[in-house]
Amino acid sequence: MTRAQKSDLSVSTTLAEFIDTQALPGTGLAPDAFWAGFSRLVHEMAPRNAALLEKRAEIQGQIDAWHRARAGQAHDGAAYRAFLSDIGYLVPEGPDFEIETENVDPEIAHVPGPQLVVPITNARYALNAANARWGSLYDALYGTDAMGDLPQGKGYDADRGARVIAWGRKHLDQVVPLADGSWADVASLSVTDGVLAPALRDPSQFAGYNDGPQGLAEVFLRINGLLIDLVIDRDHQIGKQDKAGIADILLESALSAIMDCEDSVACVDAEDKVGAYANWLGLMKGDLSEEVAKGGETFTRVLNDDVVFTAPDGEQVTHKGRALMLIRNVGHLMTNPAILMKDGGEIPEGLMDAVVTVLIAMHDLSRAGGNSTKGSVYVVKPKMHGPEEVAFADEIFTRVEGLLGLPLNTVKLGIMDEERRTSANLKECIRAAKSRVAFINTGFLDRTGDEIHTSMEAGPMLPKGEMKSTPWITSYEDRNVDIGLACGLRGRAQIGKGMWAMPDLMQAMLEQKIGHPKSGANCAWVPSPTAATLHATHYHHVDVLARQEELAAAGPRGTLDDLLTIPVMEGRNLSEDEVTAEIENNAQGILGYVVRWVDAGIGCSKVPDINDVGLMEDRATCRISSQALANWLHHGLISPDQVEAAMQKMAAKVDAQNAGDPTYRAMAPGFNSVAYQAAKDLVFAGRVQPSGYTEPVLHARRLELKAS
Ligand SMILES: CC(=O)SCCNC(=O)CCNC(=O)[C@H](O)C(C)(C)COP(=O)(O)OP(=O)(O)OC[C@H]1O[C@@H](n2cnc3c(N)ncnc32)[C@H](O)[C@@H]1OP(=O)(O)O
Ligand SMILES: O=CC(=O)O
Ligand SMILES: [Mg+2]
Repeated sequence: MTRAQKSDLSVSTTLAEFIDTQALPGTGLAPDAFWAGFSRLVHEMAPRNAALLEKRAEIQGQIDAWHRARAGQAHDGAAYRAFLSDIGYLVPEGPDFEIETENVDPEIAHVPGPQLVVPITNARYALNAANARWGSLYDALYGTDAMGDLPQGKGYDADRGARVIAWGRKHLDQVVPLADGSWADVASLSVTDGVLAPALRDPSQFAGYNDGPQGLAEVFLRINGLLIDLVIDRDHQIGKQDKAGIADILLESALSAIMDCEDSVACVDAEDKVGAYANWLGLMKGDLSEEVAKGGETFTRVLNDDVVFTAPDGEQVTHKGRALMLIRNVGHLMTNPAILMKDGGEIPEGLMDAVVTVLIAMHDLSRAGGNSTKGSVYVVKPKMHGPEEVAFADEIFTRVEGLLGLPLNTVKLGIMDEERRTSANLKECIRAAKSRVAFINTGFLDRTGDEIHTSMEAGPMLPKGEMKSTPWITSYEDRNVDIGLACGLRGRAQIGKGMWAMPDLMQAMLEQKIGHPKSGANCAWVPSPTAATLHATHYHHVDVLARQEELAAAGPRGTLDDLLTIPVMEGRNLSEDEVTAEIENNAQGILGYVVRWVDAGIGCSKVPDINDVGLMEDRATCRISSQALANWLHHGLISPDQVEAAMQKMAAKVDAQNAGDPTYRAMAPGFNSVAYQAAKDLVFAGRVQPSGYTEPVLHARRLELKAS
């Protein structure tokens, strides 16, 4: 890799050129001053970053020792909690307060809805995610198992189409009912003097319309702040068979989308980071495009325009055509060789992401319309451990704003509640960023990974599937909402819930994920645009802001003591079959994910589990699986030979699953590929990985493969 000296930073020429020729021009920043300021920021903040990581390790060492010293004794919850306070794992809780975040876009503050996550390195998917603000309900129902079964064969199945239409009409009856009768019986729609016929039970739900060459072309309805667009086209294949000429029902779907630089990508060096940053730049400038080959055709995918319609009062309304985009930076742990510091050490990657992604977002701030109408940049910060680390992130962004000449608190912060020390001290974490916090969020897979790792020495943990019904997780979910509401997030910030990790099981998602808005969450993560459209229907049914009011009035639920219970297997005996299934399932998930990460640089994959259900696997799910196996190995519940045998068996299975990919490198029968070694490292050295993270192993092995 060639490098350029930029102030006291030695920067890969790929990255330096990207910043000098693409990111900086148009921001008004002078390159020399930018690099000098960047260098100062990095050299001042990097040692503090390192100190925070040392503190993590020190605390973990103390917790490990505490459990080891009490091996075989009954757990004493009170003594444990006192110990956690003594070592600074638990910090004292201060007085009540409310957050002071200002200039927050409505998608965050006022309109509950789905939140899509997408690997930023995949331009095709990233464009799709931004455009997933609007999605076809008909397509989502027709093309998935949402109605109970999958479409059969090629070509349009009119019976299935009729079921889709009936589903759509029933939904309209439920969420935007007519004054009289059913949507199923509507024969025509019209707007006269700003009044919709047929009349709605609540006329204020009529948001507007558009006329086309053949008369009324679109009717916009609004429920709980979300728009529904009835597309009328009597020439369309569907519209011409529909009594009312309705060709589709478009739903406002992904209100926000997280462009992910973290756990769904594989970015290990300057080349990868520039790929990610370049896509973010295209999104922020609004000019990202990608050639897409699909169904035998090629087309250029670009960002959608705003949606324009006429309100009942005759005014023109311009409404967003794209999801509000947030950018997930990496956490405080990793470093990256893209930039070397004065002492030759790699830059903390989180500092680089903070500077470069906010620099790039300046292109959005400087143009009319665009992503944020409030002049804000939304950064999602993952994997922080406790208030001190949140305060550090807050300070990083204050420094970044200073460097870039942005008003203080331009950058809004999403605090991911996905490490145990953050859940346990959530109120103080929020206080530490009270003027920029724009979301707190639970349901995280990483959180289970940290649960296992933190209490690694306490004993063998429950199988993965049983974690969902443990007291700590219930408390984690409830406390997060309650603390968020008590800290005044309602109407100012998101209180979010986690990912639906089974992208093909849409009927199950429709049944279950309504639990998220019911729990008071004003957003929840979905893996795909289709899932966003289906999940949007839940926000039609549930008035989240009213639900938040009810929950706030009802007072706090989960306790800190519950949160701190440790999910060890006490009194739970597993059969040999259960143990084998658990090992094989974890091994398959790890191998299926890791082989694509290391060999192909793909950070998020759909990997079939042992029941052939495609699971979304990313670094967080991999952290759980590897920590689960590391924990059972450590406590002798399973043997290294047993794990190795299961991994070999599953490697062959994963090879077979990838047989259709001509670029795929098989792991069996040699079991000596870099990818296979990476999977083994994650399990056999899982216990000693910092916080049980997968990044150090994955990065090292991917760099090894790239170098070869
Ligand atoms: C624990 C955590 O950190 S969760 C956060 C990280 N997870 C994520 O970001 C999940 C992102 N999701 C994904 O990457 C994908 O949905 C996967 C890997 C799970 C499944 O991908 P695939 O098997 O390719 O999906 P599938 O074949 O069903 O659909 C592909 C189509 O859906 C689109 N799509 C799928 N997921 C997304 C997404 N997240 N955003 C935008 N578009 C998407 C693709 O663009 C593609 O459409 P196109 O052909 O028109 O371009
Ligand atoms: O970041 C998301 C998670 O589930 O972990
Ligand atoms: Mg995570």
